[in-house]
Amino acid sequence: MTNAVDLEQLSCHFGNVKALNQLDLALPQGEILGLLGHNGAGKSTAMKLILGILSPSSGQVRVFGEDPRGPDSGRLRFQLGYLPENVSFYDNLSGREVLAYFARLKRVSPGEVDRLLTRVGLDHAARRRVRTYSKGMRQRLGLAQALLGEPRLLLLDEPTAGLDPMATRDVYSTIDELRARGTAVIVSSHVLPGIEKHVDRVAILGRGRLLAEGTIEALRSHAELPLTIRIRQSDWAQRPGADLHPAIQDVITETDNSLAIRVRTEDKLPVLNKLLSLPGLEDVTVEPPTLESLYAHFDTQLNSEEAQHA
Ligand SMILES: Nc1ncnc2c1ncn2[C@@H]1O[C@H](COP(=O)(O)OP(=O)(O)OP(=O)(O)O)[C@@H](O)[C@H]1O
Repeated sequence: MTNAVDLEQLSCHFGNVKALNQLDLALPQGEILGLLGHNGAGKSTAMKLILGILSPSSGQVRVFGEDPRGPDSGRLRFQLGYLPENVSFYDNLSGREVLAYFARLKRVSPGEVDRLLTRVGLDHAARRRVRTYSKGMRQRLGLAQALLGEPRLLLLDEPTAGLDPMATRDVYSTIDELRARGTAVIVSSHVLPGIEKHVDRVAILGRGRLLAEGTIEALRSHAELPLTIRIRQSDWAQRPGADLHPAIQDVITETDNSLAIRVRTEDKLPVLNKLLSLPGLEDVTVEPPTLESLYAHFDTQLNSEEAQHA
């Protein structure tokens, strides 16, 4: 089956700024990809190249096997949905009017407008002017606009930026529904927590370059980052130190009665066994390396590679 997206050696430069630098990336149909990276890493530029809004400086973009700026791009465009980073609408129109307007542009049946407003939880405010909408309501309207016409590929640029936890959860549950329907999705974020359960793979960008790509599990094991065991103990008569077990890499005091201990994943069980015998133990939690620590790891790796080549 043709991939939803194929990027080959894709570069996009704005004057001296290399917004994207020789990016290779493939997205099979029906897969959810998290596009992660710091501000200015090149996430929005990659999306605009996929949409055909920008033209590459070099390299190739294929969307369902076609050039998004080629002669058939008009037809291709109807299969794509896009939620831009800073969504803005005609403030004097109601949410329903805005969506009906986009439905006409996308040649989507007007019947879909009300269905989508309900789906994103905006039916109660459908007749209110967009000017009165909160940030979360605007984002929901943006999502409804992106979902018009049941796109085969959806590009969501920072869809949870500025949203409260409930609204964020709703965005991710929409992504879960899309996955169940076989829609390919690229969702960008620089806010890493929360995204991991909802994506099949992540691609980490840094200064326009692909730092790492794969399942979060694969990236974790490649980076060989330690996991953190947190313990709370009422009785510090035997306060554990690094000498408790040879596999302990680090012990950090967090509060008067809690410690964070770092160990390699494969040393987890022997260290846990040792910890469980401590007197006064009240609680133990085990936390795998976070996406933030992965990001920092691959970014540092790129920095040191660049320093070597400088
Ligand atoms: N039209 C443009 N003209 C000049 N420079 C641009 C343009 N668009 C993007 N850039 C630059 O390209 C780089 C990548 O920007 P891009 O918006 O793709 O990053 P991003 O990862 O989406 O960042 P953010 O998380 O802040 O949205 C940045 O240095 C940005 O300033």
